[in-house]
Amino acid sequence: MQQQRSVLGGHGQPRVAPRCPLRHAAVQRCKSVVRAEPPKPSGSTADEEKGLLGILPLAAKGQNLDARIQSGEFTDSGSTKERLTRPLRQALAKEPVVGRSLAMTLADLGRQWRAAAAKRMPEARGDIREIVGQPVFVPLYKLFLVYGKIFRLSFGPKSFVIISDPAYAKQILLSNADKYSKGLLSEILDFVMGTGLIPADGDIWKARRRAVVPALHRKYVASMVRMFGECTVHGTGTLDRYAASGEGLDMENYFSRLALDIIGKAVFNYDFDSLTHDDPVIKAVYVLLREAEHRSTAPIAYWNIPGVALLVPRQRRCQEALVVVNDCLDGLIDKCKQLVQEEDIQFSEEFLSDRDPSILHFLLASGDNISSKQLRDDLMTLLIAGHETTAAVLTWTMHILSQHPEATQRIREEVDEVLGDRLPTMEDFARLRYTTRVINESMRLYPQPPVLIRRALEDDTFDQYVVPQGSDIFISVWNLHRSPALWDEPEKFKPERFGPIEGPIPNEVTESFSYLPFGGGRRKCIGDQFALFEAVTALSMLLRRYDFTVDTRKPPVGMTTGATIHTTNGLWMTVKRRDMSGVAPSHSAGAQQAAPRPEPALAMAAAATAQPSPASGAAAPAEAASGGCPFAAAVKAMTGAVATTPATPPGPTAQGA
Ligand code: HEM
Repeated sequence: MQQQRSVLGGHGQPRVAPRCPLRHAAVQRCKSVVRAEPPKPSGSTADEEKGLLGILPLAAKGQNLDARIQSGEFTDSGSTKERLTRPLRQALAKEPVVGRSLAMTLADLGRQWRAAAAKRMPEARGDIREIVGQPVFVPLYKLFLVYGKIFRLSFGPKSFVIISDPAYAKQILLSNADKYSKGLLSEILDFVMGTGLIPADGDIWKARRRAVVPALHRKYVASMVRMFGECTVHGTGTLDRYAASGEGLDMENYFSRLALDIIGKAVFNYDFDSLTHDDPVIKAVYVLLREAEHRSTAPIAYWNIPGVALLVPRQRRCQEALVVVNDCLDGLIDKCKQLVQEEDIQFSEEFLSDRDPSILHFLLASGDNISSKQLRDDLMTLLIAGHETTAAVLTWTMHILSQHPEATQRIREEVDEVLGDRLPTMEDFARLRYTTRVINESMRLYPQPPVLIRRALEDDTFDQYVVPQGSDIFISVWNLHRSPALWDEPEKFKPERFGPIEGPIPNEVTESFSYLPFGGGRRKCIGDQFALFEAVTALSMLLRRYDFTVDTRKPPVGMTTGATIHTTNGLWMTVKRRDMSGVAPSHSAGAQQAAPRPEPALAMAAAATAQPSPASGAAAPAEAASGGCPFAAAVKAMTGAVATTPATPPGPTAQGA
């Protein structure tokens, strides 16, 4: 028990480049700026509202952004020269002949100054400490409501262009994608992803995308869907224990572990089994995830200073974690290479092995001739890209649903009808439409990641504004998804906003780049289908079986920034077995079971024992058939640290350090 505890615009709206009505506010004085408060998210808790909208506690300087916005400091003042000379011009105009002609010259100059000022991008200047300590997308949203769709944010010599417009986003991601690189992101992620797909640019990116995308073919995704269901069932053992004890559990931590188990199997056929235990590899993975987030929000790249890796404890831990994870990956790569040599299988387009259906196996079997370092970079990238994002989507969906019992009820009706108690298959997703819409809408309200990062490789023009080569750009997906100009009641949870439920699944194309849950253009997420199916599977199966209620003994939910949006203190919920007495036995229950699957009740009973079930791989021999990491196995053998390790929760709320 002890161990378990610790383990854990609407349609009809203008869609293309509408003029933001609030842009007008930028030329108003402070009164109108005060009115430009961001809308409140419906049903948000008092604390969350404070984090989102209220007076945000600002670091060190004791100033706050709201007060500065209200003072009119960020108000677009047009041409300063024109404003300063206006009284002189007015005085001269009263004088006969000479005075009047000078006034006319000044008026001409004023027109030129105004025209020049109109081409200058609006600029917000400040102290970086004013946005540190709060989710970065929150101040960006406030500034967007004042400045509109494009503005420059400057901190001393550093400056960023903030984009919050669908047409501009499309230009960067799609039409002019050649003119942009990942910039800062590559620098931040280099230590862990190297030249993996997310940070890579240019020829390396092209080659790796060409190699990796085919691995996520239809047959692969279909086989993964079954695994999603099995992992979800495996996790129900933990939920049952919490249901029995009445204790609250942190669902953010739970989803993080579920997603880690899933992505480990999907990418390199490795069973982390993090839902029931911690081990050195799992801990090391979390150290790296937290470090990547730390680097993406730290104001100075201090880790690049020579010697820091040895002196700063967190950097030392990061280096040690890298060794652990790299050794593990090298072991898995070697093992898979051996498998490829042994097997006598003809590689084909939809290559899928029963023994090891992982992406790693596909890449090796395809004869992709790459270095071990590149392969490791690819695997790490997929592990990170596919883990935190899905976990965050599930966490925030659950948070939203805790405030919308009517939506939970509708999901249950759909799941009872379509699935009953069985695991989903690919075909079911076409019928789990409402559940999918709930996830779509949750990704609008809480996009993961909330900001996309690019660097301009050459000058580019957005209407009258030139963004010079070398500019660092943030496309604020949060702003796009919550823009009052693009969405009807953007702060409200309305899964029906995407049109008839029989219609297409909303994406960047159907929503004209107002909606970018998976990015867009050539660097669009390669795991979008995988992730949607994973989220729908987990959500539908868990809601069918359990009642989740907010644990009021814990602090209310707040937001904090990482690569994705985390909660500040977890998403604490109590869980109860759902009362099924009023639910008609589903006609589809038990249908379409191609092969025997783990019976949920049995799987739960198995997992309910304090030790992990052999099926999980954790208590199985060191190198479990499911792909145990040889390095982890060695550590386990040396330390005996398997299920008995007291699990320090390395979950998303443990922010490292
Ligand atoms: C709900 C879950 C997920 C969300 C919200 C998500 C979101 C995104 C977004 C927004 C991007 C574009 C980033 C940019 O343009 O800068 C992206 C890229 C990427 N995603 Fe996902 N993702 C998810 C799941 C996954 C999964 C499961 C995988 C792998 C199995 C994956 C692999 C990738 C990769 C490799 C890229 C980089 C593609 C490239 O640059 O060519 N993602 N993801």
